[in-house]
Amino acid sequence: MNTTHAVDLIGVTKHYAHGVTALDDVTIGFGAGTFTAVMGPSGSGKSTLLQCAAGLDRPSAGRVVVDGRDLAALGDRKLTLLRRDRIGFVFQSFNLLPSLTAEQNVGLPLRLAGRRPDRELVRQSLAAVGLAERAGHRPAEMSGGQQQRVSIARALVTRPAVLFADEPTGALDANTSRDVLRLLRTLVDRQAQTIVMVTHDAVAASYADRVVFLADGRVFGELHEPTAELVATRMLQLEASC
Ligand SMILES: Nc1ncnc2c1ncn2[C@@H]1O[C@H](COP(=O)(O)OP(=O)(O)OP(=O)(O)O)[C@@H](O)[C@H]1O
Repeated sequence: MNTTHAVDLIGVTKHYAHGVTALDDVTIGFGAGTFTAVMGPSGSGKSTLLQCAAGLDRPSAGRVVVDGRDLAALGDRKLTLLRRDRIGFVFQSFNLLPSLTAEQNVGLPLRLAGRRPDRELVRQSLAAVGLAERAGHRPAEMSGGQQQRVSIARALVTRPAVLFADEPTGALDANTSRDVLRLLRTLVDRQAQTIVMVTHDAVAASYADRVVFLADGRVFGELHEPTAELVATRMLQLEASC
């Protein structure tokens, strides 16, 4: 475990029913203030890694440490609180509540925590994703990219130690994806946000500082300062060897 890591997985194994081993003794750390992409063939364990790292699923063996806290040592209630306050998650689907405005959607995690949403904090979160002018708009009045940016603002409103993103650009066209990826990059560069993103897209991965490759539930190397070409080549090699 490294104290400059926002997240550490130590010997994490995850078995599912019917003899499936989704993660097989994975040890990996995610440095604070860095942007990591996780790639690998379909079924290699990427989403499982994210779910275990975010405390949404418990590993069968091994340890997960987030923001200095060992998740295994936390009971369900404390784990829920840690997830709510220190961990952000965005998915391919934006999961916004259609009847609420952008501002109300972003304030939701604070409301769920029993706090009155601090308007200034909510506005800062919307401004950080470039949507200060859209605070009063409902999801149906926004593009897919804007909706994803609202969901990122919502994930960041509690100032989490780490933002996990599972295919955040999977439902977006190439131009809109680029805007969202640039936003993620900016959050790392300007606010030292830690981001861990699962993606199938070599271009998306090239926005990260580092790409970690998974195959059959194991780590199969990594790339630093990746280019889309290098990532695509490594993925082809990985798929050919599987
Ligand atoms: N809830 C579950 N129950 C049983 N098996 C599961 C469950 N979730 C995932 N698996 C299996 O675990 C393995 C890893 O799945 P996971 O979704 O983590 O892979 P992935 O790399 O994210 O795949 P994809 O790129 O297709 O989304 C797969 O064999 C999958 O079928």
